[in-house]
Amino acid sequence: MAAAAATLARRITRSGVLPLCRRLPVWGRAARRPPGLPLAPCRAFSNKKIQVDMNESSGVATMKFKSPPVNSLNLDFLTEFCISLEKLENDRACRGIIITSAIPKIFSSGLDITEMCGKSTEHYTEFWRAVQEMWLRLYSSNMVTLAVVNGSSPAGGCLIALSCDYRIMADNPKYTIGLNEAQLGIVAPFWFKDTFVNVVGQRVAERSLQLGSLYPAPEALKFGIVDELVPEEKLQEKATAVMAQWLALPDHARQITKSMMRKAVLDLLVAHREEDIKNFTSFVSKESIQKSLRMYMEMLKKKKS
Ligand SMILES: CCCC/C=C/CC(=O)SCCNC(=O)CCNC(=O)[C@H](O)C(C)(C)COP(=O)(O)OP(=O)(O)OC[C@H]1O[C@@H](n2cnc3c(N)ncnc32)[C@H](O)[C@@H]1OP(=O)(O)O
Repeated sequence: MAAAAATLARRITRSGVLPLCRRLPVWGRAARRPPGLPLAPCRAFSNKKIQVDMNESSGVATMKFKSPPVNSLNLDFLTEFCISLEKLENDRACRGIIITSAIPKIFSSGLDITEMCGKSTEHYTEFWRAVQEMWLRLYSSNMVTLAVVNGSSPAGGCLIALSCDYRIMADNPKYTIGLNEAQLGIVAPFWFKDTFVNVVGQRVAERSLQLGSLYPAPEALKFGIVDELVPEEKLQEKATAVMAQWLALPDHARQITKSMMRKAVLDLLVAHREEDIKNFTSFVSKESIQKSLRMYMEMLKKKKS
């Protein structure tokens, strides 16, 4: 059974379903601790913007965004995120990741708008390739991915949550989540839209995208953007329980099912990556779009005073 699964996974990988995952799914590949031995220590690696703690006995890594003030996704953040994901993906002891924030009240403010303002075409190209790479890695991950949304999560922040297998959000109506690109005068790319549709369905996605809706946590639950609301102080406990439930299944069955569900959407971006970069750079370089983004940034600053 395990051999058949591995063969199937190899075929899937060759046909490009999981273009970025190098590991083959195998039955229960978590490091098993022989009974009687002391608990394996936690390994940790931390760069500037993301703290990663790997619990070797459970096979679960926790990734905490720690890029003040609002965890915006700039080029350095995205690069670090991709490297961390790759390290964990290649670590046979790691079966699941919990993605959360160390910044109070903010999960992530989405793409760093300053990366899309007044820069060169080369910069936009490099930035957009990093955004694509982050999504391709996360959406195609073999690991169980759990978003613990412990603060507001607009646009690119919402995309990270939507790309996970399950979303738990803090039960606080002050925290909002959604793909609000239209409010900035920009358009969510097709793969943001497809990820959203795969979570909430066509109707909710269409209305939310056109209106650029940001939903307070209770509404986000109602529309299926998140799977559960949990009091903030219970998030950790709940995340551990949800992860244990997902990890109770044989890895290969879950992984093959996941790639089957996500294949079409992933393949589309892989096939049109360069075109998508060109679309982004020409769109974002337009003076009208630059003006919208500048106005939005000014509005954010004014809101404070
Ligand atoms: C063109 C093709 C499609 C491209 C796709 C784009 C997807 C995206 O992700 S676009 C980004 C969308 N993001 C947003 O709309 C979020 C904007 N930010 C907020 O709503 C709020 O900042 C917040 C709810 C996240 C937090 O509010 P809070 O009151 O705690 O903090 P602020 O005072 O507003 O912000 C602090 C500081 O951070 C700057 N900032 C906030 N968000 C961003 C951002 N996404 N990029 C760059 N900078 C951001 C904000 O201006 C403040 O800066 P100063 O302290 O210098 O004033």
